[in-house]
Amino acid sequence: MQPIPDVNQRIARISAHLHPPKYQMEESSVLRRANCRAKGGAPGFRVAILGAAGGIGQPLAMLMKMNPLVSVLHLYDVVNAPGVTADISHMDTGAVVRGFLGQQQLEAALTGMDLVIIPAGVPRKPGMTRDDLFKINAGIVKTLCEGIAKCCPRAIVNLISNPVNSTVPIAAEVFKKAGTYDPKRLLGVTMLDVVRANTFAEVLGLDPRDVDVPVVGGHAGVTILPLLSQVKPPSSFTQEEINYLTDRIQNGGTEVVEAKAGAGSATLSMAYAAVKFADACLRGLRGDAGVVECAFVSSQVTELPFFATKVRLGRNGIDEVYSLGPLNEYERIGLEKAKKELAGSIEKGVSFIRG
Ligand SMILES: NC(=O)C1=CN([C@@H]2O[C@H](COP(=O)(O)OP(=O)(O)OC[C@H]3O[C@@H](n4cnc5c(N)ncnc54)[C@H](O)[C@@H]3O)[C@@H](O)[C@H]2O)C=CC1
Ligand SMILES: O=C([O-])CC(=O)C(=O)O
Repeated sequence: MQPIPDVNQRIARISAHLHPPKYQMEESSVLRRANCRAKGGAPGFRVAILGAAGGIGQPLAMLMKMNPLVSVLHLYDVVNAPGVTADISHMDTGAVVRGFLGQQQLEAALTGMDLVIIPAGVPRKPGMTRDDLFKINAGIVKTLCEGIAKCCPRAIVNLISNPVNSTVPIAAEVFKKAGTYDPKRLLGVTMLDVVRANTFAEVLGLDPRDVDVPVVGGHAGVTILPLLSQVKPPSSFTQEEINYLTDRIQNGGTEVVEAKAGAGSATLSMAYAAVKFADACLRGLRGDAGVVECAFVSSQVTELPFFATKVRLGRNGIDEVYSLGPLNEYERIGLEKAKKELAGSIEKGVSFIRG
């Protein structure tokens, strides 16, 4: 026979389940249970997603909840974070999920994080360029990065919000202003360009799982520069194939924007790419050797202050930024075009903060 106090406690617990308190982001029974488990000190990394209720944010949150390297997952948005958090928290994987809604909860969302992934901001509609998003997204990225500088200045930042060619310089300037800038820890996510390049190579009879196309430069139009001469396994292409692949990789984003016809841009393939990239960052943090991916980072590879190339990821973020390697004539011409456009986009981001 159970002593009476235990019975009362069990009744109270069952009653709390049947009549849960009105959902509040930090007060619900769900979040309290999560807090208890997190205090157990489960090994793994603490990851925040800013913009977690969006088209990218939701599948990204789901996939990060499935990642065994993640012990705590913070989901922040200015809308709908409670619903997404409740939903994701029912997945029977290891990571503890907590939700945070609105600016007043940004600091709580960021405190103690090892990795912050940012897909917050508006997406394109048909007819727009990524640069058309600058007006709205620049301010969003600025605010979020000010929060990071204050609450988790040592976190690795994966910046997805467009235009990446400008938002990464914005983030760098915000961190410089706050005195927390570490170029090794700020990475613009260009992984989707690599994922697309590997996929589109299947038209040439290659299995995407076996292909590795380095994509360098930046993340918009001609700044997206696939280096097909360096594809692995080594393959030779006709000029017609090179033209087709380069054009399709550079315009992959627009292809999705037009197909979605006003309902946004790539979300599912982007979430896949973001998780592939975040997982690489976490494996680097764990100390795995030889983790190499392309990203838009602070760089001395060209005369520009930021450039996307392969980088080696380690315990402190970027351990090494790789050079471009040998380029053919077609790629050299592409590089000059890419640098010209990139210079303007980088400058636009820098002056947004410096004024
Ligand atoms: N780097 C890349 O390869 C790619 C980048 N993108 C970019 O990712 C961004 C997000 O795209 P989607 O998820 O499709 O857009 P979405 O509109 O579906 O979601 C964006 C989310 O950000 C949230 N948000 C807005 N302001 C915020 C703030 N101040 N703090 C926190 N959250 C905020 C919104 O509430 C929304 O839930 C866009 O800028 C898009 O261009 C999209 C695809 C690929
Ligand atoms: O095209 C867009 O606007 C979204 C994006 O960056 C991509 O899909 O590569």
